Amino acid sequence: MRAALVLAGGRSTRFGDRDKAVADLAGTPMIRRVVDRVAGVVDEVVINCRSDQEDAISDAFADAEVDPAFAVDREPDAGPMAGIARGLEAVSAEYAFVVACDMPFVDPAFAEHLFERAAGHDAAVPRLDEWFQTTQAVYRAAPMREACLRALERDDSRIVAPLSDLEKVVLDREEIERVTSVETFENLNTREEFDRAVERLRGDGR
Ligand SMILES: Nc1nc2c(ncn2[C@@H]2O[C@H](COP(=O)(O)OP(=O)(O)OP(=O)(O)O)[C@@H](O)[C@H]2O)c(=O)[nH]1
Ligand SMILES: [Mg+2]
Repeated sequence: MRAALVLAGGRSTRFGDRDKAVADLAGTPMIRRVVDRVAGVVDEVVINCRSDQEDAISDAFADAEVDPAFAVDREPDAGPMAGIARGLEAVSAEYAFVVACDMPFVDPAFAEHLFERAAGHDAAVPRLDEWFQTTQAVYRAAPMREACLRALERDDSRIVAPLSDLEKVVLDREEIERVTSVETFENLNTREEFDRAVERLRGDGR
């Protein structure tokens, strides 16, 4: 069993006054595009967000084949790592592919590869250069959740904090580029980045 956990509990402050999760990306709410891309490689989909986002995000899936479960933050604004911990509570699969709602070019073949690489380990985490791509990685749900809770307990909310507790596989740039292109990690933070992505998607008829 495999899950996708989509992180959407952020405030989109660089984006502007709207929630980027449900912003219209070339005809599809961005989070719906992310879920549609990965749905084929997972058995369940969980979305982590704040309670005030749930209605609008649900609406984005009104006519969808997948019916995502919601894991709503008990305490908002505690950071993406706290969001992962919350989301993993609602995951029943052994492994979860964590992905941010603002990565609309996420490659399902790469998610599949991460699941394969994580098998028998606590995590498979890509690292292009010095930074771990923690918000597009596969984690074994139970140890990752426990590692997140331990980090939060010691007031360390950094997204990399749980990684040191995990027996993980790290994918380097060479391996990543064998399987996919770095476009999979592209995340849309500003309105300008978003508008450029819309043009690209329209240009390719995607
Ligand atoms: N649950 C939860 N998720 C968060 C939080 N902050 C960010 N996220 C999520 O983590 C992912 C990466 O965060 P960012 O790219 O910084 O998104 P953001 O925080 O909404 O945007 P900015 O306000 O511009 O930083 C996104 O999918 C966010 O939805 C938070 O405080 N709580
Ligand atoms: Mg942020």
